[in-house]
Amino acid sequence: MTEDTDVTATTAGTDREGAVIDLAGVTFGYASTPVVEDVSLTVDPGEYLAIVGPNGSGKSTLMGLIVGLLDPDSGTAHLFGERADRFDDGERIGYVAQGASAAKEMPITVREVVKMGRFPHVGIGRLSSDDWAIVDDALATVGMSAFADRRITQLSGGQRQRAFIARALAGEADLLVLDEPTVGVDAESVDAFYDLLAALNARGITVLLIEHDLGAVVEHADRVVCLNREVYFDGPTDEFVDSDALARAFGTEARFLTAVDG
Ligand SMILES: Nc1ncnc2c1ncn2[C@@H]1O[C@H](COP(=O)(O)OP(=O)(O)OP(=O)(O)O)[C@@H](O)[C@H]1O
Repeated sequence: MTEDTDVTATTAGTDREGAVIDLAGVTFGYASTPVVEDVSLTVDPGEYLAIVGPNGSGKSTLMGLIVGLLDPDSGTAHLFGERADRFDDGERIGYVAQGASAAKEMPITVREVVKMGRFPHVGIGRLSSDDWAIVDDALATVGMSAFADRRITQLSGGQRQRAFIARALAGEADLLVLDEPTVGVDAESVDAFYDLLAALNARGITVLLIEHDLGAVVEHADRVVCLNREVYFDGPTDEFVDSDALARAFGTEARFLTAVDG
């Protein structure tokens, strides 16, 4: 293998046992046709990685494979060194689904949602004062203390995302997995949201993001995986901007609007 030309060069030579995520040759299809094909991906602790690709390119499916909600047809998926589908250390992962829409049905307060983050540690209903301190600290970290007693159904999209991130923080997650977290969130809140993710990443939390806004990816993520069924690019964000992967994966009309040199 020639490391200079290998698109996975950023991950080559890593100790897979220490990896947060390790996919090797993963292929998956809902019917006979694969929607994710031969994807290999290793993510190390503390990385800030974005997965980009056109609509229907398999991004959410790949997330499902990463967090063990889906099983590969072939290849292997590991989380923190364990098979993803058998992974039972759920509190290590904070998964924020697209639009966090599940929250819309929940008639409970923000603090109660965040409290759930402690359940894997302490069991239902048995929070100590130390656990409550962790809950309140998580709320403060995401700037949601003032909304603690508000019903989750009465929040804006951006506030709801913050509440779900606070739940992951209360669970002391090592990995945050976010599927298009800023869909339906206003521009100002989007900036604040990315500031929050950067602060959490600076604390050592691994961030894995599916993001349709390529400008946001270029500005915030350190590493990009460009997917269209297969991996078209995997490497540092600045190399992605200079590569032709975007055009190849999205079609020739695709280009960066926010990263064009003036
Ligand atoms: N549950 C399902 N059953 C059958 N086909 C599915 C299912 N979920 C997704 N697909 C198909 O798999 C392909 C990949 O879908 P996926 O949602 O992973 O793409 P995506 O890149 O996340 O798309 P988007 O950017 O539009 O959210 C699409 O062709 C989609 O129609």
